Amino acid sequence: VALCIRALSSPLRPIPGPWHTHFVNWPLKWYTICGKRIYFIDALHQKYGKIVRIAPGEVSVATPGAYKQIYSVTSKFTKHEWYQWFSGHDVPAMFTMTNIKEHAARRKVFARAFRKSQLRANWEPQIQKIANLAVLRIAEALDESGRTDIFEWFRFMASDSSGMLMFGDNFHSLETGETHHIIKTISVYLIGAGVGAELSWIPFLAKIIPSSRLHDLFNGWNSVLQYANLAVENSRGQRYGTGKTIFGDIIEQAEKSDKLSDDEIRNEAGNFTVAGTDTTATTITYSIYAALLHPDIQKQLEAEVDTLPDGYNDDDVEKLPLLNATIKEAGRLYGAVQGWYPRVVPEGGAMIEGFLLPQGTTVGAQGYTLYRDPDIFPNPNEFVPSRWFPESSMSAEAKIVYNPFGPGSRVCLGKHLAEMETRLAVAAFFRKCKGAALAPETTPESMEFLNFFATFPKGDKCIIQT
Ligand code: HEM
Repeated sequence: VALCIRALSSPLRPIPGPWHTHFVNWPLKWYTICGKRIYFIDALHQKYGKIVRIAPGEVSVATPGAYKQIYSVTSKFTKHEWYQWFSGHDVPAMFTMTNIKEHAARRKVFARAFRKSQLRANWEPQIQKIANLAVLRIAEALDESGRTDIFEWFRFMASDSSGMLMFGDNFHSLETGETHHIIKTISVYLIGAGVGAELSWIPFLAKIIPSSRLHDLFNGWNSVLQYANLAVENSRGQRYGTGKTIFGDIIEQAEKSDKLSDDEIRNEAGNFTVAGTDTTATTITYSIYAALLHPDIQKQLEAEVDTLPDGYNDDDVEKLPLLNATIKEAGRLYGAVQGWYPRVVPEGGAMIEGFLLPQGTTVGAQGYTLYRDPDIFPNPNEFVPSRWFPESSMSAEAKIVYNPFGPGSRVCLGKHLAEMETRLAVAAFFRKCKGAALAPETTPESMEFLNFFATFPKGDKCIIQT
């Protein structure tokens, strides 16, 4: 009875959606836990239109106008508490902060070190070395056995570079061919965090049931923090002779404004590793996968990267039109984060697409649906890098919604880092692995997405062959 009264009196009742969304959020949670959330929400949009109720208090929108309203730099819509449930710990971090002022202050401390110019000045040679090593290992594996899994190599690459930047300790996975234990811990922990964010009683149960597996799933963050002591030591210069970290640059900035505690450095180092490792590997992998699906584009890319001068750098690569357009187009069709970024309607409510959403409603727009809207991207299911050439005028709507690194004031802090890694890795690949092809088992089905906030290939690999 209570459910019916709540359903009938809800101000969200007029919003189109399936009957169950008036009553329960289980279907949404089920698809979320199964890694199919983007598909579930997309199917609802195809059936019910551009604004759809996906659960009793949650609404998804799919128009550029609504997108702008929710996510613009000046928007008052705040990040949803989900980010804190997901992180599962109390130390505030930039990714999880919901308070606009608190976030702006933290962002200011970090912004400088992650600018493109700073990254180029301080880190470019090391990053390029790691990218080249990844491609060398791929080429060696192709020579030796005629086939290899590029997703695994690019995971090693992205984790080696996270290790170097965040902890001052290159994980050397590209050399050993082994996943570093902290990356393994993070992978397990992320599964638990995703489940825990949806079903908060499961981590609670895990606390009272003695099982080391459950412990790793739901308390793995403590091991990450322990390891992250290294980030603090290296950043504060206590281990001379070992690595500098990106936090060294940041602390200098922080001393002038809002000081960073050791806890905060530990936490951010862990968070940046979570945010930047698999996402970067996925982005590089799909960029190459998409090109290999189109041998004509592959050939043109191979010719284009041959025009790079000896000893080329990131700036040279950034000037290659097709390579950069290919990465952008792969970001549209296969981006590493295609789900929505949940936000909360601010005080006073908001009128969205003709419906009044009361304050506190959870709302968002997902890239997966917007990027496949033929009114925004003509022939949306076709892989057409040339749509990104400067001369082909992209519509204003497309410019609003295309944000593979997130929107507005919450745009990815690591965007320039990830872009640099992607450019350098993709360029090196097409220079060194000419004529590579997808292996027969690498199919559109095996490369379908599993979506747990970030997206990954369902088959967890991308095998290529000579
Ligand atoms: C290709 C790789 C990457 C992709 C696709 C990606 C994507 C995103 C997206 C979509 C968001 C916005 C999430 C939201 O608003 O809910 C975000 C935020 C963030 N990302 Fe990334 N990211 C990548 C790499 C990295 C790297 C390498 C780092 C390392 C520092 C990083 C750190 C962060 C942080 C700290 C935030 C939160 C920013 C804030 O709230 O101010 N990301 N990322």
